[in-house]
Amino acid sequence: MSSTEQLVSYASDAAASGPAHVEVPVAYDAILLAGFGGPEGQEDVIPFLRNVTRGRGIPDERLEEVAHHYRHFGGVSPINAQNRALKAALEEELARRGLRLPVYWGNRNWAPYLTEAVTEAADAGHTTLLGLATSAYSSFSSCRQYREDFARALEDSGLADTVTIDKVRQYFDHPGFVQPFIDGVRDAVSGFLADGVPAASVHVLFSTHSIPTADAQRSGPREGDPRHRDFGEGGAYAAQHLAVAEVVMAAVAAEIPQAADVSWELVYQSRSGPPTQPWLEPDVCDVIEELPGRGAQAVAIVPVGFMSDHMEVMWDLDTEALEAAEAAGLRAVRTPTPGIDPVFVSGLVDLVEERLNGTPAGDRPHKTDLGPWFDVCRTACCENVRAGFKPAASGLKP
Ligand SMILES: CC1=C(CCC(=O)O)c2cc3nc(cc4[nH]c(cc5[nH]c(cc1n2)c(C)c5CCC(=O)O)c(CCC(=O)O)c4C)C(CCC(=O)O)=C3C
Ligand SMILES: [Fe+2]
Repeated sequence: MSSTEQLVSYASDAAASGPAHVEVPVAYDAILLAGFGGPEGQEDVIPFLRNVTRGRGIPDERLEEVAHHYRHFGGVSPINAQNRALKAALEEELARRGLRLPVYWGNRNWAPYLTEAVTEAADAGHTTLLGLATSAYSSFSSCRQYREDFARALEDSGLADTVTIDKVRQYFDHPGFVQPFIDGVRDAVSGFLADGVPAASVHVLFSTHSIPTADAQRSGPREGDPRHRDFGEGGAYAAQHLAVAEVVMAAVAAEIPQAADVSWELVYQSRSGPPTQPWLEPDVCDVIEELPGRGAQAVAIVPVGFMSDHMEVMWDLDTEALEAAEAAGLRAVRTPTPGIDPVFVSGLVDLVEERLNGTPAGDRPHKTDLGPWFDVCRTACCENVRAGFKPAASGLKP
């Protein structure tokens, strides 16, 4: 099939069905930990940014601005070190459970690349890989782009006919992912209350990466797919974040009764793209500026869209948002990301085990009624509105 034909059939086969959850055991022989990647020195910064934005129409001004964030920290993003630590923690937890699956780590945008990781796995004799992306929600950038890069890595390494890559379900509402956020919000709120701030003057901002509004509306199963739902204006992407935030706030109120009076909202950060293109709003810093006028004295900033304290957290939240809070005269705390919290690591290994065992969907842990999300992405799931469909692994084939 030519690639044009393939694209046409990806795009047109909207109503395809097939199992959403794989409820039979599969003998995966290795795990593919898929990261975003980040620069590890000043000379890496520009080539890394070119990789990330390849063909995405990000203005040069924005690239220079983002380069400055990296330059400020010596050109080093902490993200690779964090993924090395996550790999080690996963290996330890797998060994503890007696699961003999090696973990190969590769990135989408910087070395070690996914192509190297799949080549290494194949050279060691592994052919049935289970992907674990460091990204919990549904959208082109947070799901499908990883799957397209899996397909590209197999193609580029000449392994497309011998190696398969499946991917664990999006785990935004898995208890192992949600619990570290509950712990962080509980600690922040109880700290503010202990300092004498009234609960009604505490505000919680759940922050995630902004994406183009058009991509958000196409996140999750596309319209026409039997599993599509009306997810609201921000699509499945925003709906998943809102549902997680509700779970977090309810869990905190169950532990600290006054927390029922704490207000909260979902905000966005790290917008790029031309100003003419609509992206999800409001921006975290714009909301922080408004908070004193709404009677807030303290703000907890929760990086609910992220896995670890990488640049989007270190710069956009710990630098810019905390400065905005200080300028607004607010007490402010940025709560932790899951990182290598043992509860999170254990949850990731639970996600691996449910695929090894073929656990029935009804027995899979999920904290929101959107889940448990699909193992097998639907045809044309998480469309990239600008660039259309490229072949992607871990989904329904046309
Ligand atoms: C949804 C989402 C996540 C969360 C899911 C996930 O984690 O995957 C995420 C994570 C990250 N984004 C990161 C870095 C960047 N993202 C960029 C650009 C973009 N991100 C987007 C979305 C997301 N991004 C989008 C729609 C763009 C526009 C261009 C495009 O569509 O590709 C750019 C280009 C410059 C700029 O415009 O900012 C950079 C440098 C880093 C690494 C940080 C480090 O190095 O420590 C991480 C973890
Ligand atoms: Fe990004």
